Amino acid sequence: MSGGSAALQPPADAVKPVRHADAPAPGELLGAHYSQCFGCGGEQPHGLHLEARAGEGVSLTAEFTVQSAHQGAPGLAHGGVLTTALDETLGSLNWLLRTVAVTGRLETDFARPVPVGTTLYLSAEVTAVAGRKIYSSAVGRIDGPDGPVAVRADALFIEVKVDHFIDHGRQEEIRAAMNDPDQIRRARAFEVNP
Ligand SMILES: CCCCCCCC/C=C\CCCCCCCC(=O)SCCNC(=O)CCNC(=O)[C@H](O)C(C)(C)COP(=O)(O)OP(=O)(O)OC[C@H]1O[C@@H](n2cnc3c(N)ncnc32)[C@H](O)[C@@H]1OP(=O)(O)O
Repeated sequence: MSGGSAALQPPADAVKPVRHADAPAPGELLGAHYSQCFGCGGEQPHGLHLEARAGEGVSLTAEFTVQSAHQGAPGLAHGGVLTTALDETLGSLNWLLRTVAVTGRLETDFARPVPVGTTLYLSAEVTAVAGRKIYSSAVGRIDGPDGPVAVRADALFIEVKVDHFIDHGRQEEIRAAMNDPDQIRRARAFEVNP
């Protein structure tokens, strides 16, 4: 934990997260929740192509290699891109809860510069749940999974219904997603008792 703001401290009635019985087994790759996602989509040429793998409990690991398209300063990753990698990693935890949720708040600490070509080794866990509020933390290390911490984040995700996307997303993409059986299957994998 990085000692985030009061909004990221779980309330007194928060409970420990419960891994869903149908969550992917530890070690299993989670795959993309949407093929066009900037964070994880395989068909998104400009994206991060982040790959997350289920861990024990409600935790996971993920890897992302910084490309030249991700620069802020010459030869260094843009901070917003690193925050996106953390957001995607934290969002992937919802596969393990089988809950659909969106980021409400995300706070990032940048501890070390991350050069282009570096693989960021991320790990994340849900720390507490209070009603629709899901509290989680992540760190990103360089020079290997046990290397020094370059970035860390604390987040609050809020559970939503699939209707959140249908109501707010651009019609063109929503229609395409609803006509894609593979996308429907992936959306259901997030939901309890689909
Ligand atoms: C078949 C077709 C469809 C396909 C479906 C595909 C399924 C794919 C599956 C999964 C996709 C996941 C995608 C992951 C991508 C990576 C993660 C992202 O980047 S997500 C994008 C960025 N985030 C947003 O765009 C949220 C924008 N914000 C909102 O929509 C609303 O503000 C929302 C839903 C977050 C909350 O709105 P409210 O009206 O539902 O609920 P209220 O009452 O405001 O909040 C509930 C509780 O949360 C607290 N809360 C809300 N926001 C907070 C904040 N920023 N800080 C602190 N607390 C907050 C509130 O104080 C309240 O707490 P109290 O219950 O009263 O204790």
